[in-house]
Amino acid sequence: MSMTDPERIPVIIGVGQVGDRPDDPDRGLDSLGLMVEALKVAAQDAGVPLADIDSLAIVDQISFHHLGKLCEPLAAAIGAAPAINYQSAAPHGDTPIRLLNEAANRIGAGEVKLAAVVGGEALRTAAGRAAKAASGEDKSYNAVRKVATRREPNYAQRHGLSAPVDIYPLYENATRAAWGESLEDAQFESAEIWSRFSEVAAENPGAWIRKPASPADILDVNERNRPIAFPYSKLMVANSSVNQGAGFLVASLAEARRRGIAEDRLIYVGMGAAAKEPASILARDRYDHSVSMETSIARTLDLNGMTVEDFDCVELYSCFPCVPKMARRILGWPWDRPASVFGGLTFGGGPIANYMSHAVVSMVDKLRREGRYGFLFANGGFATDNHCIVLGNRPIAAARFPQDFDHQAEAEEKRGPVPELVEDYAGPATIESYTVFYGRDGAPRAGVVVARTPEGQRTLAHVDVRDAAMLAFLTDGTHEPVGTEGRIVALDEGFGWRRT
Ligand SMILES: CC(=O)SCCNC(=O)CCNC(=O)[C@H](O)C(C)(C)COP(=O)(O)OP(=O)(O)OC[C@H]1O[C@@H](n2cnc3c(N)ncnc32)[C@H](O)[C@@H]1OP(=O)(O)O
Repeated sequence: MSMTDPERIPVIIGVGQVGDRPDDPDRGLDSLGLMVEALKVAAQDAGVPLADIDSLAIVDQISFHHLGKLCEPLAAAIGAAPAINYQSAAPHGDTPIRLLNEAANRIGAGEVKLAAVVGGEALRTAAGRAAKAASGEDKSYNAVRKVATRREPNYAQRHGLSAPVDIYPLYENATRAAWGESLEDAQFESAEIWSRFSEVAAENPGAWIRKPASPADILDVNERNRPIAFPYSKLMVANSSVNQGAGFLVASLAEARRRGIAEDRLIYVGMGAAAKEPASILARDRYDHSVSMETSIARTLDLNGMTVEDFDCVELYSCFPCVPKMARRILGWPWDRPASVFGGLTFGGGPIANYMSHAVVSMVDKLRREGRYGFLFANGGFATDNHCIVLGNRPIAAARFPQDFDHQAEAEEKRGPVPELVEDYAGPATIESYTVFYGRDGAPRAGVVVARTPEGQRTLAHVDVRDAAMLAFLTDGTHEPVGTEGRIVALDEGFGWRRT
């Protein structure tokens, strides 16, 4: 099989994204409705009927979880009967890129000619309906936290580490210390990157918040930018109050030509590479670096025969600042160039697992207008899943499909030793990372320290929020808490952290 056989070369031919802002949540679209609308826009963009798709891949969603598997209802709603029709097993942030890579593989194998990938989340509508059902007083409904706490709490969850907003700060605080930065410098970098996201979003009709925010707006903690988990405030975290859907159509180059799609609207798919961290955050080797992120990014560059210089634009996943900050260092992308084509998860929007579909849509739009190649880095779970891929508005010479995108073995080779976990430890310990959680009123409600014993084992300890001196030590930036020593003491309510 020749790799120049146009029957086997995958190209994106159509993209669509939609947002829904109903006055009354009862009149809003659900996740399925958003997917239908996004696919209709993509089909119109490509000029092909949806009835013709022979593959449909759906990003799992959480906001209307009770709808279950959407394969049949979605196919029926768009009038298609694709031979391949599946939904991802879980709603992880890397899913759209995985589904794109799988579509490219099927086209490369000659199994399909026209594939659709789509996702949608009506988080805002779901929360609005829940609040209405609870007489409008209850603003606490949070689908993200609900999913994270469905089961009996485990050791990490008993220490407050449940939802992504609780956990990613462990990476932020650990990377700051590892990179030898002050709190002020680390926050400044986050704010600069986020401010650029807001500017990209302001220009992007598909983005949710289209008002630019300055670095100062992002850094200033106030009523509208309440603290969430140290050192992140609301304007530094994924926005889960959105209703958005996005999808795209991938075809073989030959099929695109048969359908008369203009060459300058075709976006070529390059090679992708995936690797992941252990699912349990406490079973990771470290929080200041991710070998799976490194593997996914480095392997994608290698496989495409490209360096950072080849990219005119990038999408570095941005649920929380630590993620694009780690990724840009691996890739070599400067902090003062936009790290997103969509607008980031705060301003562009953050529909759980489908963010990267919006990034694909926005990158296709951009590459149709300008530049040559774009690099997409997707992150999922709790900095768990990584999947990168390249897109280009011209053929990508090194691209070969089908390809095995799983590079887990390489990540495992690079992984350092994983510390043993001890659950009931009292005695001297050193801070490996930490965070402080805040309530809706902006007051701290709990804190957690991930600590290492003198033998190198890992353990957790609670921080007493009544201990003002300890809270100041963890949050005022005058000393770096990571790496400092303390003592864990057994208390009635669990194991607590004490400064020595
Ligand atoms: C791999 C991954 O992607 S992991 C990431 C998964 N996603 C997440 O974890 C989502 C994290 N974010 C959240 O849980 C929520 O956005 C929170 C808790 C931070 C804030 O949500 P709420 O409690 O609803 O916000 P709050 O009540 O303080 O304010 C509501 C207002 O702020 C807006 N808003 C909510 N979150 C954000 C945000 N992160 N950024 C900007 N605006 C926001 C809402 O749209 C609403 O504005 P409106 O009144 O104009 O409609």
